[in-house]
Order: sequence, then C-alpha cells, then structure tokens
Amino acid sequence: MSENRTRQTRLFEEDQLDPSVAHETTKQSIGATASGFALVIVDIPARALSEPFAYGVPTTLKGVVSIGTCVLVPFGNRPAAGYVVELGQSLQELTGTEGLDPGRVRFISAALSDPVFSHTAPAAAQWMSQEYAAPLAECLRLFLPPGGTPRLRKDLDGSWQLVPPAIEPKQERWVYLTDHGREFEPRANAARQRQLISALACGPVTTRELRLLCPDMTSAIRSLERQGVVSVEERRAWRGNAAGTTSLSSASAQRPDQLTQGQLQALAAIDRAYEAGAGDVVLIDGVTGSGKTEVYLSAIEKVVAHGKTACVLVPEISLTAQTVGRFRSRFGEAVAVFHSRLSAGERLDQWDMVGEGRARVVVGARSALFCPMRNLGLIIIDEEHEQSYKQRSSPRYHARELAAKLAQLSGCPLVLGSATPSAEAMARSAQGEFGGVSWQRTQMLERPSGAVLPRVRIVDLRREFARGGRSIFSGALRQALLDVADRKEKAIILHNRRGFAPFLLCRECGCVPTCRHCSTALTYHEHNHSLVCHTCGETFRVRPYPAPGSACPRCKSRYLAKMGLGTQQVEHALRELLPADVEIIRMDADTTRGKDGHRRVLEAFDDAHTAVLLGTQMIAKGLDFPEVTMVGVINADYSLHMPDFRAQERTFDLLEQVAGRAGRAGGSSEVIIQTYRPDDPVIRAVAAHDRELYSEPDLAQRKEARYPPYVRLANIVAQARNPRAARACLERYMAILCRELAHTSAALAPKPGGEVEILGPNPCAIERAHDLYRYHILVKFPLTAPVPQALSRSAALSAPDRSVRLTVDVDAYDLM
Ligand SMILES: Nc1ncnc2c1ncn2[C@@H]1O[C@H](COP(=O)(O)OP(=O)(O)OP(=O)(O)O)[C@@H](O)[C@H]1O
Ligand SMILES: [Zn+2]
Repeated sequence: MSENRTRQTRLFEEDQLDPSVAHETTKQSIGATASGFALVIVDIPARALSEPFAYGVPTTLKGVVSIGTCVLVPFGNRPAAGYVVELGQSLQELTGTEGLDPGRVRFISAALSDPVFSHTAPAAAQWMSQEYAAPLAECLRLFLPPGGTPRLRKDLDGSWQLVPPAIEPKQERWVYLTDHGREFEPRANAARQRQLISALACGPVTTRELRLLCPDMTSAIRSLERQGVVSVEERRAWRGNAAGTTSLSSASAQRPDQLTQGQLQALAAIDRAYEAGAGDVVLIDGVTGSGKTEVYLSAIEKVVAHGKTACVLVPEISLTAQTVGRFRSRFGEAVAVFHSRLSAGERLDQWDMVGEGRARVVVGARSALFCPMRNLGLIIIDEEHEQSYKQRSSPRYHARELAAKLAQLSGCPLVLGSATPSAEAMARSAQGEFGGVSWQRTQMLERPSGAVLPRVRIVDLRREFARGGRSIFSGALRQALLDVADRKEKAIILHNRRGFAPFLLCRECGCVPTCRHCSTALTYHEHNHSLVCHTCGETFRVRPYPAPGSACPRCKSRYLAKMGLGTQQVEHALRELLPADVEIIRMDADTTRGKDGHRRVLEAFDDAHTAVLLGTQMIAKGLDFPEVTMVGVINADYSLHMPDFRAQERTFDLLEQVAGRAGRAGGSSEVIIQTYRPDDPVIRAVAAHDRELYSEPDLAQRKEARYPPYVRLANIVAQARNPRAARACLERYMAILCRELAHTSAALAPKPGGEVEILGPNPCAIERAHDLYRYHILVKFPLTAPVPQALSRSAALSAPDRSVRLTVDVDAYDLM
C-alpha cells in the first residue's frame, strides 16, 4: 500500500507552471513559506489520479485550511480545485509521502470554502475508489454538498475561471410579535393590522405565507414594525421539509402497546452492537409484516437520546409514500429526507440541515450515506436485498458495502433488515464475521397481534393450457378476483416485466430452452431468430410459434412461444372481468411519472373502497395496506429465466415480498401464483414460506460454479458503433489485466484452475443499445484479493479511443 502511494503521490515542479494559469496562483506559489503541508484530492475525475497529492500550506492560509476545505492548487500547467484530506506540520507526517522533497512541493493558492464534508469522507472515498475501480475525484464528489461547491471551468480563450457554487442557500423573512406587540391594541378601523396580529398570535410566520393570507400585507407590516409591534428577521429557508408528506392512512407510526418477542430480541442485538462500537452488523431476518420499521424507530430513539444521529436507507421507490410519514410522525422536524425527486435547492438545504445538526435522523435512498452526519450512531438499511442499492453509473458502489465501511469508520452499528435477505448477508452472518467486524442474524418469525402469513396457492399454467384455458387469468385467479370484488376488499396483482430478456417457452410442457453447457436460460434474439447463451456464447437457430416448423426441443410441441405481455393488456383483462365499481389502479413506470407519481397512485388505492392495484415489481415493496386480502401473480416465471446467476434469488425475493402484502391486518388472506414451473424450488419455497427449499441447492450450485457470495464478480463492458472495435478493446484490456494481475501476485495470475477466472469476451444479453454494440468479459476473483485496483489500472492503461466506451462494474448485479 505505502509503496504504491509513494509511486503515485507526485510533486509538481515550478517550471511546469503555465503562464496562462491565474496570475494569483503563480505569485503565491513562488517564494511562499510553508506553515504546514496538506494532502489534496484534486477534483479531476481520471483513473490515473488515484491518490491525493502533497502541497504546502502557505503562511497566509494558516488556520484557514482544514480537512474538507475546497482549495485552489496548481496542477501540472493548470489550476485545479481540490479538497484537503490530510494535514500535517511536516511532509513526513502525511500518508505516502516518503521520499518527497519538502523544498520542491508546490503551494495551495487559495482557500475557496469552509470544510464541506465529514471527517469520515476522505477515507470512505478512497476505499470506494479502490474497491469499485472508480476515479478518486468522482468518489469524493459524492460527499460534497450538491451544487454547493466551486468548480473550475476552462474558457474558450484557454484561461481558467472559478465558477462559484451553482446553488445558494435561500433566505426567508419571518415576522413575529415583539413583547410590546403582545399588548398592542390596533385602532378599530385598522383591519389589516388586526389580521396581521392575529396571524402572528401563535408564533412567527414568513412574509411568503402572510402574502398567501392576504396579498397586500406589506404596508401593515411596515407600519407595525415602525411602532415596535412586530419585528422582521431574515432566516435561512429549509426547502424540502414538506416533500414526501402524504395523506396515506398507514403513513404514521402509532407506537404499539407492546413489542413482539422478535422485536425485543432484534433491539437487544442492536444494543450490543452499539455498545461494542466497532461497526458490527446486525441482520434482521423478519418475515413480511413482522414490524421491522418499529424496530428501526425504537433503535433510533435510543441513539438520538444519546445525542447521536441515525441514517436510514430505504429503496428509492418506497420513499415518497409511507416511510417518510412514519419517521416524521415519530421524529418531526428532526428528519431530513433525500431522494432523487428533490429539486437542487431542496437537496442542498436538507444537506445543510444535517451538517448543522438540525436534522438528527436522515431518511433517504442510497445517496443519503454521503450527507455530512456528525456523531453518527446508527445506520439502517431497510429491504437490504434490494438491487437498487447498487449504483448503476460510476462510481458503481453498493450501499450495503459502503454503509459497512462508514459504520466501521464511525464505530456504530449497521442494521440490515429484510424478509428476504441477500445471499451475501446470509453467508456473512452464517460465518459470524466479515471484513473484520461481527455479522449477526436475528430472526422475527411472527407478525404482531396474531396476523399470519397468507396461504399460497400455485396454479400450473401447463394444465390450464391443456384444458383449453387461453385467458390471462386461470380459473382460480379469476374466482379469487371476483370474490374480492364481492366482499368489497382489495387485491394486488403483480405483472413483472422489468429487466426482462426475451425467451421462448413451450406452452405445453413449460420448458424453456437452456444452454447445454451452462444451464442458463437462452435469450431469444428476434432479428436473426436465434437463441444465444450469454455465458458461453453458443448460438442456436430457432423459429418460435406461429412460424411453420417451430418445435419445443423437449416435447416437440409447436407452441414454443415468445413470452411477452404488457401491464396494459392485463389492465384491460381486469376491466373486462370485474364489475364497474371495482377501481383498477395501474402502477408502473408509465403511471408514476413526475414528482408525486408514486404517492398519487398509492393514495388512490388507499382512498378506494374496492380496488385492484396492478403493477410491476414496484408494488412488491414495503406497502402496508391492511385491507389487501388477495395477491395474484400473473406469471411467476419471467425473472426465473433471466440469464443471470441471481435469477432464482431475485424471483424468490419478488414473490415472497409481494405475497407478504396480503393479510397484514390479520384475518384470512390468499396468494395465487400462476406458473409453468410448479416444481421449481423457488416456487415451492414461496408456497411454503420456506426460503431454504430453494436457497440450499442454489447456494451449493453457486459455490460449485464459483459465483457470489463465494467469489466477487466484475463485469467489464465495451460499447461501440463498430462491434469489432468493442471486442478488440476488451481483448486488449484482457491482455493488460493478465499482466497487471501477474504483477500483483503470482497467485492472482490467470491460469486454469487459478484464483482469478476471466470469461469472454462475449456479446452482452442486450447485444445492442442506443446503436452501440455491446460486448463484455466477466472476471471472478476471491473475496479479499486486491483485484479491483488491477481492473482500474488496466482500464487506465488500455486507454480505449473515443469510439469505445469501457465500463468496469465490480460486484455487478446487472449482467445484461
Ligand atoms: N409490536 C407491534 N404490535 C402491534 N402492531 C405492530 C407492532 N409492530 C409493528 N406493528 C404494525 O405491524 C404492521 C407491519 O409492520 P411493518 O410495516 O414495519 O412490517 P415490516 O416488517 O417492515 O414488513 P415488510 O417487510 O413487509 O415491509 C404495521 O402496520 C405496524 O404498525
Ligand atoms: Zn452456454
């Protein structure tokens, strides 16, 4: 590590300074005396800049520069913005500066801001950069106030300009009654003044709100201000505090009279992790509706009572509706909220509320981990198994891993909650330890107040087909829907088509053609009528039904059909089936656009008397509607056939979660799952609410074939207009990678039966997107091997030209 650093921490020579650099920079750099030294992460996102650089702190900036300060520095022949991540009296005190000559270090030119990030940010950003093969500056940028820092811009004439923060805090004018004002009695005919005084009787009000009350209040305010009756004060506005409020009945958290046994045990485990102060992880493995949210709320209450702060991550999708309400109902104004639908101003204000310590609880999507929490006492990740915790653009970090790192840096517990924990979390807690901290699983097997998990009925679609059933709904599902309508209750229908790779399915025997070498489902490519294996690349020609000559490879039936049916078609079918007084509410990407899309849809379902909520996988998440007594799944098999080693895990998660929406208030409830594969271990596991029925064989197979959680997996994708260019880029990358790995250690050198395995290049499952051809290689490597750094260096060294886009995704979830 330190050898690596010495190599990379570079000095810049005075003579490299270009005359075009801002005049001030040059003047200050020459002949300044150092009052100390600093390591600075230069704000230039390039893979080659993987370490901070050393600079002198001129005496003029003594005391002005601290960790987190944005500074202006000379960099090569240009100025650059950067962030101080380490400070010391002498150069030797700083990490990785062995062998540098203090006399030749260049100087920081100016300080541009107050400190902008928390003390754990530099270490976390450097860890992220190494772990996920991402440029260091790109990682650090995540920890900066959104839109709130200065940037440098090169103008057309070649000079560099300092651009101030794009977003400024906003001030609001507050009007309040003075002590004298409380006794003041306006003249009988001064109606405006009376109105104003009564509006202020309960406390200060903003001029904006007063204007809403009565548009011409200005003169009354001025006149009363002159008489000393009211005072006007400028205060910072905290935009975004109203975001996410909802009328949903389930969006408040009534404190239960009594916690369940499982809840108490979970809280005790969190207590122990808190006392240990080492960043230990507690996995709450609690069935759907077991009251995990209540555990989070109680744990946070304790932490806040100790003067600490807490951060709760929930999947983006569940943020707008119920969750925020539950947290606000318990913690009020002390809650800051982050999600992607906030405006830039709202985001900055929520950020600063956290930085100033006004907000003690942060609820947000994965990006909430970056806000400047002081005195962090607890991190919680709800629905820990969710794929959306993996960022899909660079830096491609996983929130669970970053949270574990931050917990360790802050010495606070990390709590993971789910009814369907990830294979990673299960494997680590089975081992009891991972990454130097303890991992412990605590189970919550029961729903509170006697509610039970719903009964699951499996419908075999092959039999329906044999009996002549051609409708979307089997007899059982049709009857169940009509019964719900009769009883004036609510139902949820899942029709998941997201992330869907086209495949062929025999409607008579239910078989899906799989690769004879790899046992992954073959993906259907319409344009050349072929089935392709996306693991080994083998291709089979095929003609699906109704083309003449279509035939199932197993039973030779000609009903080898291309699968695909949209939510809209299901909606039509529901409308035809059900009486007119049943509201049918569709929830998918199309109906939830806009800032309040999700909230509107869920409120409509909440308000409806008798209703069916139909949707894609977004309806499976965390919804708590007590009136839902039936859940139906149109076709459970879609995600089972994804060309992905996680296909079984994803399908189980989805089905178990959606099933868990039924019967949450007690009483009888039913789940009906339609499938062509009733004997699949995943389907049987959901039917029995018994995860191990599928996870044991699935994990055994992953271990055997070397897949996560037993190894790590990186997906390196090249995209180009010219398919040969994409492939060639990966071939070059592979050659460099092999060399880099061999350099790192003999054990990592790729060889048959070696620790590192490289597969490909092959075409991606989605072969072509946005007119670009896509190829990929997969790299499998041991959990603790320093392979990501080699992956990153190889990307920097293989320097693809502009026609090829090369991305490195470590711990990839999206293999399409
Ligand atoms: N101790 C308790 N006594 C009674 N009711 C409770 C108790 N704890 C939680 N509840 C209620 O149980 C319901 C389910 O709780 P919650 O939504 O937290 O479940 P969950 O475990 O997060 O479920 P899911 O994984 O399905 O999202 C809520 O309406 C909640 O108010
Ligand atoms: Zn294959």
